Amino acid sequence: MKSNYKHIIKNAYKLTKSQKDNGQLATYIPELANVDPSMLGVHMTKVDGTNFGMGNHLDKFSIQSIAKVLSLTLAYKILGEKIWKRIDVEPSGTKFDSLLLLEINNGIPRNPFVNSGAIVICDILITHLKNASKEFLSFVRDISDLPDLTYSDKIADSEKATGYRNVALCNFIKSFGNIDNEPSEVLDFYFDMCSLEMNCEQVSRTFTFLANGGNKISDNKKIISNAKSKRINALMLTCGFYDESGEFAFKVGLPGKSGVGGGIVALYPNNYAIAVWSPKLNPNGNSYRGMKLLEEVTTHSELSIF
Ligand SMILES: NC(=O)CC[C@H](N)C(=O)O
Repeated sequence: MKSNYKHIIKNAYKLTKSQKDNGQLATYIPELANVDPSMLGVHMTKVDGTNFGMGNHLDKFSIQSIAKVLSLTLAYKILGEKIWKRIDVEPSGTKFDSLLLLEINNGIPRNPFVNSGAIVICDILITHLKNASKEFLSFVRDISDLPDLTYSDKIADSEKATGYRNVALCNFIKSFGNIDNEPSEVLDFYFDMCSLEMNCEQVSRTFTFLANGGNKISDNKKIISNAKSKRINALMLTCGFYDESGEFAFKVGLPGKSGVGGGIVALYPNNYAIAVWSPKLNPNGNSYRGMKLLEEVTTHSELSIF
């Protein structure tokens, strides 16, 4: 790294904090509208375990779609390459909850990170596990070294009460035969998955396995093969930010994933994972200040995958 990473994070945080936040809170999930919009946190964890954070990096937030990377990891581990018969690996160029391309593509979602793709992943997990909700939670508890992690009923119930688009997506995909289980069961699990809460320190540590060839850094346990880890990284780079994936690659230059809770995780293979949180979103549903902060970090560290 060009200069000390703590110094780079400190400067990126200070600069971002001093600038105007032009984002908007996600209000379509009522519970997310209750979050303090001034929050800003960042935490980097390197694969050697050293780490550093600033601001509200120890305050928990709803990780939302960031969890889609973890559900994909579990489903990919179970099903292997057969998984790509049910979900494509192409950027969508549309919003995260769009129904548009499903009609043209006969119910095959463009990628596992748009809502439609993540809903199909939930269906796959329900089919292959005895209790998908419980087993996914233990999987995440293991990767994150957070044995007490639980779903947030408050957030899951709030999203369930207003999740009309996701209900539409699941039913629409089922009409093409690409959902095997009952839509209500699939959606319950999907809303649970999106309701996980972590802070920036925990998110950055959790995602180091993808910067470490699929191995957990605390005990070197293999979570997923190196080849699969590489492909998940490729999907994060090309599809992790919906209609703004190109922009994120252009400005930040790292694989990453955002969530409507205002969190973003990004990683630099063989080096570090970094998580940022700032709740107000840009029109593409990605954290306004989170994107800016990460751009600062990669610009000043002069490290990106390109
Ligand atoms: N981009 C997101 O974080 C979207 C996740 C949210 N739970 C939804 O389904 O709408």
